[in-house]
Amino acid sequence: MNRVFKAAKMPEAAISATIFLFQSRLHAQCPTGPVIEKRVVKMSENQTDTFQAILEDIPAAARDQIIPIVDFGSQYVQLIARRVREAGVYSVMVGPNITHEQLKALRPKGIILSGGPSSVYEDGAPTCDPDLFDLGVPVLGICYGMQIGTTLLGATVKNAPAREYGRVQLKADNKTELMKGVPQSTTAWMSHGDQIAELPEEFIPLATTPTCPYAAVRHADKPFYGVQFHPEVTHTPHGKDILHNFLYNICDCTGNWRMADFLKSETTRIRDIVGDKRVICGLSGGVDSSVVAAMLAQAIGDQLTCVFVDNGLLRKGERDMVEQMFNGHFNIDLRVVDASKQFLGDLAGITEPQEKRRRIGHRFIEVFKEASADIEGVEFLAQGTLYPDVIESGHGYSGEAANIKLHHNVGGLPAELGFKLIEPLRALFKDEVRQLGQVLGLTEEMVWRHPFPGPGLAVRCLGEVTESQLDILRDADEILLEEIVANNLYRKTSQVFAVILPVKAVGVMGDGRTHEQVIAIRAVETQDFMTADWARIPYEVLATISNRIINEVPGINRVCYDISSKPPATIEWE
Ligand SMILES: Nc1ncnc2c1ncn2[C@@H]1O[C@H](COP(=O)(O)OP(=O)(O)OP(=O)(O)O)[C@@H](O)[C@H]1O
Ligand SMILES: O=c1[nH]c(=O)c2[nH+]cn([C@@H]3O[C@H](COP(=O)(O)O)[C@@H](O)[C@H]3O)c2[nH]1
Ligand SMILES: NC(=O)CC[C@H](N)C(=O)O
Ligand SMILES: [Mg+2]
Repeated sequence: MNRVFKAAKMPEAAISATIFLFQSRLHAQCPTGPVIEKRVVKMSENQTDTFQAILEDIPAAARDQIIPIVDFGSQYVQLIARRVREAGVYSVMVGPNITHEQLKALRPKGIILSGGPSSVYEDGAPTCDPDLFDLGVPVLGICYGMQIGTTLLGATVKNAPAREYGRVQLKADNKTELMKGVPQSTTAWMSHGDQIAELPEEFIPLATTPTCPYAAVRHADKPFYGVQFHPEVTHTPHGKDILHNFLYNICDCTGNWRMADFLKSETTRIRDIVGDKRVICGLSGGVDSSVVAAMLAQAIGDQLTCVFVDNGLLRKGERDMVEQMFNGHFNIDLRVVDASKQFLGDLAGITEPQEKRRRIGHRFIEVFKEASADIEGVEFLAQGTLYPDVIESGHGYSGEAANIKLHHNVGGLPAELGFKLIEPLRALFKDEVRQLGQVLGLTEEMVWRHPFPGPGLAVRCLGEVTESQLDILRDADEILLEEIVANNLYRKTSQVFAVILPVKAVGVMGDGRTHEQVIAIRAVETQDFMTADWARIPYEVLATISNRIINEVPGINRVCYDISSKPPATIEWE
C-alpha cells in the first residue's frame, strides 16, 4: 500500500460520539434541476434567484452575524472573506449590483466593499447601490471599495501623481476606533494608481502615506470607513487588527462563527429535511467527503449509504486503502462500485479538458443512480462540495466569477440529477473543513490528507486518457509521494502530484537514444487552494525523485518541476 495513504485509524468514539449534534446544509426544498440552473444565473441576469441561493446557503449558526463582501473584481476578495471568518465572523461574497433591500434582508452586521481593477471615473466602472450607506450598518471600503464609497458620498477620485504598489510607510491616527492598537508609524501594502483628490469636509482623514494624504478615512455622520491599503494581506502587519476593530468595535460582532456551533446548529435542519428518506454519499476517502460522511452518520445513522466509485482514475492502491479505512473504522454502509470501464469508455478520444470534466461529472451521477437503484427511498445525494469548487466553476454568488474549470461535482453535473443535493460544506473553505474534521475527531492523517480531485488522474494525463498512460502516471506518482513522505515534506506541502505530458523528448540511456515522455512534478503550498505558490522542495529531494522516476518508470526519460504559482496557473494542469 502506498505509504502516504496508510489507513488512518478512525476512533469509534469520533463516529459514535453524541457530544456534537451534527447537521448538514441542504438545498432540499428545491428540486435539483432548478437549483443547478439557478446557480449559473448571473446576478445581473436574475438577481433575485442568485440572491435566494445566497440566503439558502447561509449556515443557520451564522444567520444573525453576517458580513457581506461586495466583490468589485478584487484579486483579494477570497482573502478578505477568509480573514473575516478567521476572526470568527461569517462572511459571504456578493455581486456589486445587489440592492440595499437585499443587503438588508441578509441582516448584516457590517458590509465590506472590496478592491477591484477599475477606476471609478471610467465609463462602465462597477458601482453599488448608494442607499447601502443609509442602512445604519457600518461599511468598510478597501481600495476600489473606498474609492467608490467616497465618490458616492461626494469625494473626487483621480489618477494619482504617484502610484503605490507594494509596501508603504503609513502614519495612522490610532486614537480612532478603526486604527486602535495600530502603531502611529507602521507599514501597509498598497496596490493603486488612483486616489482621493478632493475630500468633502464631512470626512475625517485617519491615515496618510508620503504620497497619499487620504490613506484611511471615515465619514463624520454615516458609518462609512475606507482604507486605500489592503488590511487583508499579511504584508500589512496590523491589517488583522484593523479588520478586528471594524468587526468587533465598529460592527459589534461577537464572533459566533465557530465550527462546533456550525455542526450543532445544522443538525436539526438535516434531520428535518431528510425525514425518513435515505441519503447516498459520494465518498472518495478525501477529507471533504470523509467529513460529510461523519456528519451524516451522526445526523441520520443507518439512513446513510456511502458509495465509493472506482472510476479507473485513482492512484495506485487507493481503492484498497479507502475500503480498508472505512470498513475498518467507520460504522457505515459502504458500497464500492467499479465503474472504471464506463469512465474510461467515456474518455476515449477526448482531449479537451472541460469536456473530460463534463463527461466525468455526468458519469458519476449515472453511477450514483445505479448504485442507489436497489436502495429503498433514496432521495438525496451528499457530496463534499466546497466554496472554492462553487466559485471556480463560475457559480459564485457574486455573479462575477469566471468559469476557470468545471469541477466535476458542480459545473460538471448534468441538469437532471434525479437527486436533491446535500452539500454541508458548500459555504466553507478547505481550512474550515479541516477544522471541522478536527472537531469531529477525525485523525490527523485524514484531516491533513492532500486533496485528490474527483476527476482524478484524468486531469493529470494531458491529452487522451488511456490505460497505458494512466499506468505510467500511477508509477511516477507513487514514487513522488514516497519520496515526499520519506523526506518529511508531506505536511509541509499542501498538494503534490505528477502529471504526464503528451509530448516526447529525446534522451540518452545506456548509450542509446530514447524518445520518451515527460513527467511534470507539481508541488504547492496553500491554505485554501484558491491561491498557491510552488513549494520550494530541496534540490536533493528533486534529484532523487527525478532519478527514481526516470530509472524506474519505463516510457519516461525526462522530469520537469512546475514553478508556476496560482494565479496565473491553476494547481491541476487541466
Ligand atoms: N471516487 C469517488 N467516489 C465517490 N465520490 C467521489 C469520488 N471522488 C469524488 N467524489 C465526490 O465528489 C466530491 C468532491 O471531490 P473532492 O475531491 O473535491 O473532495 P474529497 O475527495 O472529498 O476531498 P479532497 O478535496 O480532500 O480530495 C467528494 O466530496 C465526493 O462527494
Ligand atoms: O473534486 C474535485 N473536482 C474537480 O473537478 C476538481 N478540479 C480541481 N480540483 C481540486 O481543487 C483544487 C484547486 O484546483 P485548481 O487550482 O486546479 O482549480 C485542487 O486541490 C484540485 O486538485 C478538483 N476537485
Ligand atoms: N486594488 C484596487 O482596488 C485598485 C483600484 C484602482 N483601480 C486603482 O488603481 O487605484
Ligand atoms: Mg478528492
